[in-house]
Amino acid sequence: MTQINTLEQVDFAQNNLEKHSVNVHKFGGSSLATPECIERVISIIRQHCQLNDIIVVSANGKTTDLLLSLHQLALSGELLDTSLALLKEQQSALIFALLNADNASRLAGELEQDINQLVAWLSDNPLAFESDILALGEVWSARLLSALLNERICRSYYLDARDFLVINNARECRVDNPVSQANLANSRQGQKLAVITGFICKDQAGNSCTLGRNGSDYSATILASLLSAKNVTLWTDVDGIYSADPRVVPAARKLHRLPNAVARELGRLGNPVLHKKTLQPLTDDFSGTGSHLHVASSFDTKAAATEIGEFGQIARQELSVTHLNDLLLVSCEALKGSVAADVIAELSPVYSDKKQGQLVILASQQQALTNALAVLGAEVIFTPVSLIAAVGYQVALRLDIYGRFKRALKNDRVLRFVNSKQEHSIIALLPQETTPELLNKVHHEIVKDARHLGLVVAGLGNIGQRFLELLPAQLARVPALENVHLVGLVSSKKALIHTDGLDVSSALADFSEQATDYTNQDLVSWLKHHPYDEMILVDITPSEAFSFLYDEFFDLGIHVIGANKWAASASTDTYRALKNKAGKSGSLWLGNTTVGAGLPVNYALDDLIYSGDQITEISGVFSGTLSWLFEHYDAQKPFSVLLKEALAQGITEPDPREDLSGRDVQRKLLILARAAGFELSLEDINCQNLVPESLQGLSTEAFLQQADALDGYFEQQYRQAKEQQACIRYIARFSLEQGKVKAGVSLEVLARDDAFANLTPCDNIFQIKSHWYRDNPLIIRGPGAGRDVTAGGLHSDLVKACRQLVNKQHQVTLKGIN
Ligand SMILES: NC(=O)C1=CN([C@@H]2O[C@H](COP(=O)(O)OP(=O)(O)OC[C@H]3O[C@@H](n4cnc5c(N)ncnc54)[C@H](OP(=O)(O)O)[C@@H]3O)[C@@H](O)[C@H]2O)C=CC1
Ligand SMILES: N[C@@H](CC=O)C(=O)O
Repeated sequence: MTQINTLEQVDFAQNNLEKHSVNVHKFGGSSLATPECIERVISIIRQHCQLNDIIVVSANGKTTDLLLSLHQLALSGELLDTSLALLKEQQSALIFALLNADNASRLAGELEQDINQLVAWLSDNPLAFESDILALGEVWSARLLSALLNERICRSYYLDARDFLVINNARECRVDNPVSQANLANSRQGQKLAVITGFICKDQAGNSCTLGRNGSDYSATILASLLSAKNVTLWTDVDGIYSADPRVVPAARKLHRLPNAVARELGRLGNPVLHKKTLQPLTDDFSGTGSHLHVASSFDTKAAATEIGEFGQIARQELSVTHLNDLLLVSCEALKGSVAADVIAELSPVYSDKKQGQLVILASQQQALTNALAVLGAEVIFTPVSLIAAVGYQVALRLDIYGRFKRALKNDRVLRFVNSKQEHSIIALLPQETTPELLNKVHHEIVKDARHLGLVVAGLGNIGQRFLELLPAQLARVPALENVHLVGLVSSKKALIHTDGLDVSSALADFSEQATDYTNQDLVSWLKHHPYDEMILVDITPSEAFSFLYDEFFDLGIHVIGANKWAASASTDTYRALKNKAGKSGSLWLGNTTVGAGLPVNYALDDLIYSGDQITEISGVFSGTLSWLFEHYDAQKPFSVLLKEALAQGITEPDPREDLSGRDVQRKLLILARAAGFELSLEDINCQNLVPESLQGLSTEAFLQQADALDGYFEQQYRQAKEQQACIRYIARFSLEQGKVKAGVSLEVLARDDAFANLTPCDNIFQIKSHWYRDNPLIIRGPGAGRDVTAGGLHSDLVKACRQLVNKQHQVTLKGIN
């Protein structure tokens, strides 16, 4: 592993990005605006960077705006003193707030010299030195951050991009890749972290140039392309790309992964975070870097970022809506000819139609176009227009989306509908401004049901396999599961996880061929960065160890559907802590199948409690296995033979002693008592263990081999009961009497006509008494174990969860969009 040469220990345990490859991190102006912001940046670098990474910075806060206004003042011959003083004061404040005394005084000296130089440029020839003047902001920002890294984290140097980055001219900003790459290789210093100025570069004659609006993002992707970086992260003040501008559309949802082509289209059509040029270096046909771009928040590093790159089918389903006002529809006969090609190359219009001699351009490009067409003496008509667009992978080929887009606009005046050449957008040109109301309406129509839910299934045994066998048909027929994607399968030692989704029809076969060894930490760390709106984990393991992971799952906001009874019957403290954590992080925790398999007993109790009823008694037969055994047992066939038949039918626990010991029933009674609002633990429930001591410490295999040791005891119990015209059943009883809880599970002798004695083998019966069901109890009865009913019950929980999650709205927190 690459060793980072640290002055202070970097905490790699928290380091999220892939090691061994270069990563580029770009911090925008608002992320570097104040000492507190810069401290945050330092901690991001500590967690996410390695020595060979590249850090690209914008100017601190609004420094570039201030430099620009100084330049304007100088051009118009106005007084500069106040603005100069403010500029110096802001920079000095950052230097003295962050650096130690020696470094602060060194940087303050350098700042003084720069200000003197700035004054000279402003008074001599501000027009000629515009780019040099604007470049100062990035130089100061890089110099300060590098000095701070030297003090706090590791050896670092700052690099002025004008020392290596060469473009053809300031208008086109096309990078001279071979020259820039060679220059960069010469400028880099080994074993130090580089902080590089964004936004600036030089032309072939060596003059300073700037890369235009949001040029630092472009600098970052240029560097990624020059260095074939694995990832570029734009650390900014928003936590990703949304399906519409969330300041205007509150229902906008974060897009977790975006194909390059779609992201480029978004940048072209007005997305406030992605800019037209940003993706160009990574997506040009010849670039071949395969770098992925991440848009992450420097204010909330825990929020999942948006990742842009090449992905499979699921990411291609993302849809968004974007708009641009202040456009002009240009009509000119001259644009029908070869002139159009030149103009298109120069202005990259939003839309062009050579046949009709029409273009759509930004209003700010009007002068440039007028100049270009003036030489031809042709008449030009400019009509103000706006556009609204649905953007998504090959969306123009999707007739359903086209229909919805048109429907949303049916009451608005539309000049025409057009597709982008690559078919990744459908654009409506409007003769009026796009209003927030319209944007919300179109967004609702296009994006309303597009939340993507990931599904991981842990436990692929008896019940897990049946759950998966039912899954394809469920996904096909249940509307609430429309956007559910199976992304992971996990057994005790192996896992198969595909972020782009597994084929549900061959998932089990694929698992046996492709699954690889994993650790719980691998699973948690994948879940930490999953790209779905919501992630649901279905726990169909019998494992206590696996249930210990719930704590981390809930920390991550993962939803859990459990057939596994361990967590729900854990100690009172653990159970309460898990419930609290799930509640705080908004994680759903459903476990209807932990008691009565698919029978709706947990739901019924929940409903009574939420409706204000009070439960006083719960009793019945809670074990499918014990029900099946005692309903069948007539002392003809040995008890141990019947037990093995129950095991083969998939109704027992993986180790049938869980059933025979009464522990499984004890857990179920505890789960129901908790659902009924009582706080108790397993120790509060008396439990009669039916497994003789001699069989208790054995392995499951050894137990099954020696199971005939059970036979004598059960034959005796059966015959004694029969002599009294009675029968034996394993019964759970919970009651609240004068404020005192009584709870126990044991073998009871029941009259033959007792309600608990006449069940279909394997049936459970739950008798619930409450204030509302006092004299005539509520009875729930039916199969309480088995593959189909348990897998069915898990599917019912899944649908319930999805119905809640599909409409869940995330609170969008934005610091503002720069
Ligand atoms: N049978 C029934 O009618 C009902 C069962 N349940 C519950 O369903 C659960 C599953 O039962 P069943 O299918 O019979 O059990 P099985 O023993 O048939 O299958 C268990 C599965 O869980 C996996 N597993 C075990 N430990 C771990 C672990 N630590 N991490 C990840 N995976 C693990 C196993 O992997 P590997 O193959 O590698 O060992 C196996 O795939 C149990 O909790 C049970 O109580 C609930 C209601 C009814
Ligand atoms: N082994 C259990 C299965 C369901 O929880 C039972 O028999 O009830």
